[in-house]
Amino acid sequence: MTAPGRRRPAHVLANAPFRRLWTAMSVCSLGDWLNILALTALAGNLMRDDYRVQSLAIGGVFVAKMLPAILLGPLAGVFADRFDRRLTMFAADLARFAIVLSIPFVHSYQWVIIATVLVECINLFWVPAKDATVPNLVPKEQLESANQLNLLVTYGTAPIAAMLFAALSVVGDLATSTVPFLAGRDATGLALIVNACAYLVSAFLIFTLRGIPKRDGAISTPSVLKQVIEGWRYVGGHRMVRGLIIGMLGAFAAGGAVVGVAKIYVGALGGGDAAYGVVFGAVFVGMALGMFFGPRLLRQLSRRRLFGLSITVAGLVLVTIALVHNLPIVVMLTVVLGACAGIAWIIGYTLIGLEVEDGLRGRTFSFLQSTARVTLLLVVAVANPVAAIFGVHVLELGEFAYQFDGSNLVLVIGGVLATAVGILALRHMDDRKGVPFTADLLAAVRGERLGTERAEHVPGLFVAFEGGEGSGKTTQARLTAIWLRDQGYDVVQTREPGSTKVGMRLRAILLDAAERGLSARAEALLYAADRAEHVEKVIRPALYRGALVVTDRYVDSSLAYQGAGRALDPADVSKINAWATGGLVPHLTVLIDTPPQVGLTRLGGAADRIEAEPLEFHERVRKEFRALAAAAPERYLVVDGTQPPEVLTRQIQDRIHEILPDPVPRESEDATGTMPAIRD
Ligand SMILES: Nc1ncnc2c1ncn2[C@@H]1O[C@H](COP(=O)(O)OP(=O)(O)OP(=O)(O)O)[C@@H](O)[C@H]1O
Ligand SMILES: Cc1cn([C@H]2C[C@H](O)[C@@H](COP(=O)(O)O)O2)c(=O)[nH]c1=O
Repeated sequence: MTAPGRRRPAHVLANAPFRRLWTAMSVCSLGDWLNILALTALAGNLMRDDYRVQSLAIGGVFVAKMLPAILLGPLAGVFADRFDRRLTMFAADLARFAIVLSIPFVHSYQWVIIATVLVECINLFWVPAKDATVPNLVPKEQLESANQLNLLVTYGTAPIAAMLFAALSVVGDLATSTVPFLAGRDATGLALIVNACAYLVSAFLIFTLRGIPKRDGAISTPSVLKQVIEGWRYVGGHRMVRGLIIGMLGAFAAGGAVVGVAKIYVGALGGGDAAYGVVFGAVFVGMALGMFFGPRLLRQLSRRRLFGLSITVAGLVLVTIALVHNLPIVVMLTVVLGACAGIAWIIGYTLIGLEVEDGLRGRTFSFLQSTARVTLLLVVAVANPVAAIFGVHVLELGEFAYQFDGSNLVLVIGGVLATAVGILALRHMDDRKGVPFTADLLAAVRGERLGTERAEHVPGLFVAFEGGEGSGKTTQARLTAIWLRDQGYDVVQTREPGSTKVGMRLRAILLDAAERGLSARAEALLYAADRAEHVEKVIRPALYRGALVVTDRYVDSSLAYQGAGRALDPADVSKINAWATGGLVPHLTVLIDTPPQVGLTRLGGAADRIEAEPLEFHERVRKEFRALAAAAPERYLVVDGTQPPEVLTRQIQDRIHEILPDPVPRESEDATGTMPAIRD
C-alpha cells in the first residue's frame, strides 16, 4: 500500500541545533586525526637517534591513545547519562585546547605521552555525551541520516587531515628554517596549534548550542559504580543490543587484522608505500560509499538482517583478499570490505540510538567504544607476532607455486571470525523469523518486501496508534481525528478490540479480569478474529471510499502483547494476523512510547485482565513495540509519551501532515456536493 501524496521530509541538516553540533563534530574530528598524525610524527622526531627506540616511541603514542578507553570508557558514559551534556562537551573542548596547545611548547616525549593520555581521557567524556545528544536533537525517523553524517565526518576528515598535515609540515619546515625565532623548533608544532584551535572552535559552537536536554541524574541510581555495572549488565542482558555489539566488535576485529598486517601484506604483493596508501584509502572510500548508499540499496530488507548480512559478506571478502595475490583486485575488494563495514556501523549506531532508552544510551555507546578499542588494540598487537611466527610457506603444485605467509593467515582468521560473528548477529537479532532469509534478500533486491507486508493499494489513508497501557493512544487518536475532520476530511475513528458487534462481545471476553484461564493461543486467535471482523466491516470499506481511518491499536498490539508478552512465536502471530487482515498494513503507525511504570499509574479504575499482568510483561511489550518501529522506520513515528499531550499532538500532526493528500479541488466538491474525500 503506498502512502498517497507523501512529501519528502526536510534534510536533517535543516535542523539548526543538529547542524551546529555536526559542525562541532566535524571540526573536532579533523582535529583528532591531525592529533594522531602530529603526535606520532613528533614522538618519532624526538627519538630519531635509534630506529628501534623511534618505533617504540611511536608505538607508545598508539598505546597511550587506546589505554584510557580500556580503563575509563564505561565510567565516562555514566557522565554522559548523568550530567548536562552541553557543559560536559564544552568543558572537554576547553581542556583539550589547553593540553594540545601546551605540547609544542613543552617539547618533551614524556609530556607527549601524558598529554595524549589526558586528551584521550577527555575524549571519552566528549564522545558519549555527543552520541547520546544526537537522538535528542533529531526526530527518530531522521536518526539514520544523522548517523550517516556523523560517521561521514568521523572518517571523511581523515584524508583531509592527512593533506592538511602535509601542508602544515611544509609550512612549518619553511618557517623554522627562515624565521630565526623559530629555529630548532619542531615543524609538527604548527599542526598541533591548528589541532588545538579546532577544539576551541568546537567549544564555541557547543556553548552556543541550545536544546540539549539536561540530565540531572534524578532518574539514575546514586552510585556511579552501580551505574557502570548496570550499563554492562544492560548490554549483556538485552538480546538485540548484545547481537549488535557482537557484530560491531567482530567487524572491528576484522578491520584490526587488516590494519595490523596491511603493510607487510602489500609488500608481499610487490607494492611499496604508495600501494599501502592506496589500500588504506580504499578502506575509507568503501566505508563512505557503504554509509551513504548501502542502507538505501536494500530498503525493503529489515535493518537487522542487513546488519548481519554486511558483516558476513565483509568476512567472506576478507578471506578472498587473503587468498587473491593480485594487487588491483585486492584494492577493489578492499573497497567492498570498507563498504560492508560502513553499512554495519551506520546500522548498528542507528539501532542503538533507536532501541536503547535515553538514560542508558550514553553507557551503551561508551561501552561499545571502549570494547572496540580494546579489540582493536588486542588484534593489532597479536596480528604481527602471529604473522611472524607463521612465516612464509610455499605450496608447490607441479609448475605452480602458491605463497601463503603469516599475513595471509591473519587475514583468513579475521575473515572467518567476521563471517561467524555476522551469522551469530543474524541469529541473535533476526526480527523476521519465519521469513526465509534468501527469499527475503532476493525480494529486497527486486525492491519488494516479502511476507505479510505486501502492498495493497487503497485510495484512503490508514493511520494506527500503538503503545502500552495508558500511553496516551486514545487521547491522541481522538485529537488527530478531530484535527483531520476540521480540515474537511472524511475520518473514521475506530479501535481494537471491540469496534464491531462481534468485536464488542470478544472484547468483553478478552478483557474480563475473571477470565483467568484463557490460553495464550486462544487469546491471540480471539484478537485476530476481532481484527478480521474490524478490517472487513469497518476499515477496508472506509479506506476504499477514500476516507482516513484512525485506529487505536492494530496488528502491532498482537505482536507485542501476544508475541512478546505471552511469548508466542512471533512468526505464528504475524501469520494469523496477515491472514485475518488480508495483509492490510497502515500507511503510518504512531507509537506512543511510554514506560509502563508511567502508563500504568495513569489508568483509573480496576485493572482489566491484561493491565493486571506483572510489570515485566508490560516491559516486554514496550520493547517489542520499539523493535517493530526500528525495523521499518519509514512506516513509523515514535514519540516519547512522557511529554505533555500538546507536544505529542504537534509532533503527530507534523508527521501526518507529510502524508496527507492534497486537498480535493473545489470543483470536485461542487460537483459531488459532499464533504471532500481523499483521492489518490
Ligand atoms: N501525554 C500525557 N501525559 C500525561 N497524561 C496523559 C498523557 N496522555 C494521556 N494522558 C492521560 O493518561 C490517561 C490514559 O490516557 P489514554 O486513555 O489516552 O491512554 P491509552 O493509551 O489509550 O490507554 P489504554 O489503551 O491502556 O486504555 C488519561 O487519563 C489521559 O488523560
Ligand atoms: C488489539 C490488542 C489489544 N490487546 C490488549 C491491550 C490492552 O490491554 C487491551 C485493549 O485495551 P484498550 O484499553 O482498549 O487499549 O487489549 C492485546 O493484548 N492484543 C491485541 O491485539
